[in-house]
Amino acid sequence: MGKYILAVNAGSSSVKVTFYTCENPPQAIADAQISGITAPPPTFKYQHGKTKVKEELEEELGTPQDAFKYLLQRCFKDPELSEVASEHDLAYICHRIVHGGEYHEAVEINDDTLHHLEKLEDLAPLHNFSALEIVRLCKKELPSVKSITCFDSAFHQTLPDCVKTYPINQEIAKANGLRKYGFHGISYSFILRSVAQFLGKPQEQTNVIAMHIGSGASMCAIKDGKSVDTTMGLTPLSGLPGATRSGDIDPSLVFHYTSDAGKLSPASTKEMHISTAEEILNKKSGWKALTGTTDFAQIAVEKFPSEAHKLAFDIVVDRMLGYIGNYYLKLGGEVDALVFAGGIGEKSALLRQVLVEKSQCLGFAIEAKANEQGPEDDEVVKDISPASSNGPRVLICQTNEQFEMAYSTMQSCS
Ligand SMILES: Nc1ncnc2c1ncn2[C@@H]1O[C@H](COP(=O)(O)OP(=O)(O)O)[C@@H](O)[C@H]1O
Ligand SMILES: CC(=O)OP(=O)(O)O
Ligand SMILES: [Mg+2]
Repeated sequence: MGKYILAVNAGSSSVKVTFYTCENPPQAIADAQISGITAPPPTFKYQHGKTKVKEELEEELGTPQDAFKYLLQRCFKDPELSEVASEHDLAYICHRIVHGGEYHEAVEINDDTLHHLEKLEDLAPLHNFSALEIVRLCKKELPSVKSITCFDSAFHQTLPDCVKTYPINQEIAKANGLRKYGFHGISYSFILRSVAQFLGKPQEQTNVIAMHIGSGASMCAIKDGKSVDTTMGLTPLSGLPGATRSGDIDPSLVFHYTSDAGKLSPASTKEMHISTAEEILNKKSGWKALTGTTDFAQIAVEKFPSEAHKLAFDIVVDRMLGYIGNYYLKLGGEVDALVFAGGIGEKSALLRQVLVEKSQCLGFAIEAKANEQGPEDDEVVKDISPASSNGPRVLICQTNEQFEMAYSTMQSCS
C-alpha cells in the first residue's frame, strides 16, 4: 500500500488536489489546482516545497474530469515530486462529494456505496455528477487505491426538524428525500475545529456564524458545535447568490421565465436529468448574469466599474446581512465569532468591511488595517476585530477542505 493520501475537491469553478502524508495530522507535500473552468482560459497553480508555478493553460479543460486528469498527470510526471509518481504511492484518494443524502460520515467506495451514490445523482445531478465521474475514473485507472468519499451534507445532519422540513406534502417529501440537507459541511467542520482551537474553547461549547463565500456561497449557524441552520437546501441552489447561481427566488418565477423552463434541458445527457429551469438558475444566474463575470474580485472594488457591478455587490451584501441577523437570533445572541471563509470571504476586505459596518448594532467590529492586510499564507485563523472589542470576535479562517478530508480519513482509518 502506498504512503500518501490524495484529496480531491471538485468545486463549481475549480478542481483542487493536495497530496498528504499518512500521518496524524496529515502533512501536505504538494498542492495543485485548476481554477476558472467556467471562465476560460483556465489557470493552473502548483506548489511543492519551494517550487511555485502559476500558468494560464491553452488546453481546453471544459469539465472537472478533464481538469482532474490534467492535474494528476502533471503531478505524477514531475521529477521533483518523485514521492508520488504512480498509483502505487497512494494509500487513499478522498473525494469531496457535495450531496451525501442520509450519510452521516465518510464512506469507502465499493460496489454497494457507489451504487447508492449513483442513485443520489438524480437529487443533485449538477453537483454529484462531476465528482462521481472522478470517482469512477479513479476506480478504473487507479484500481489499487482505496477511494473514500466525504460529504458536504454530513455536517448538517444535526439540523432540527423545523429547519430541515419543507412545508409540503410529507408523504411525497419523505418518499423523494425532499428536505434541507445543507452543503459546504467539510469546510464548516474545518472552520469549527480551527476557530474553537483559536478561541481556546471546546468545540461542543462553540457558537459561530460561519460564512463560506466562494463561487458557491453559504452560511451556517453553529450552536454548541452543531449545525442548527444553513442557507443551502435540498440542493446548493438555495440561500445566497453565487457566481452563476440565483440563490433564493420565488419558486413561481420558474413558470414565468420562459415557456420551456420546465422541460428537460437540451444540455442534459441521458445521465443528467436536469430541467432548463435548473440549468438557468444554477449556471446562468448569479453575479455572472448581472455583470458578465464570475470573478468576484472584479466586482468587489472601491470604484465599481458599472452600475451592474454595484448592484451585484449590493445584492450579495443584502442577502448575507439578512442571514447574519437571522442566525444571531437563532443563536440567542450568544455568538463567539462571525467567521469569513471561502475564496471571497478570505480575500475580499471590502465585503468584510461593508458587512461588519452594517452589523455594528449586534456588537461586531473590525480593525481596518488588520482587515485590509488579511491573513498570512500559513495563518489559519486571523482575528480582525479591535483588541478593545468586548463583542463577538470577527475572524477570517483560511478553510481547507482537502486537509479536512485527509484529516478525517486518518482519524477513521488509523
Ligand atoms: N481579492 C479577491 N476579492 C474578491 N474575490 C476574490 C478575490 N480573489 C479571489 N476571489 C474570488 O473567489 C472565488 C473563488 O472562491 P473559491 O472558494 O476558491 O471557489 P470554489 O467555489 O470554486 O471552491 C472567485 O469568485 C474569485 O473571483
Ligand atoms: C456546495 C457548493 O456549492 O460547492 P462549491 O462552492 O465548491 O461550488
Ligand atoms: Mg469551494
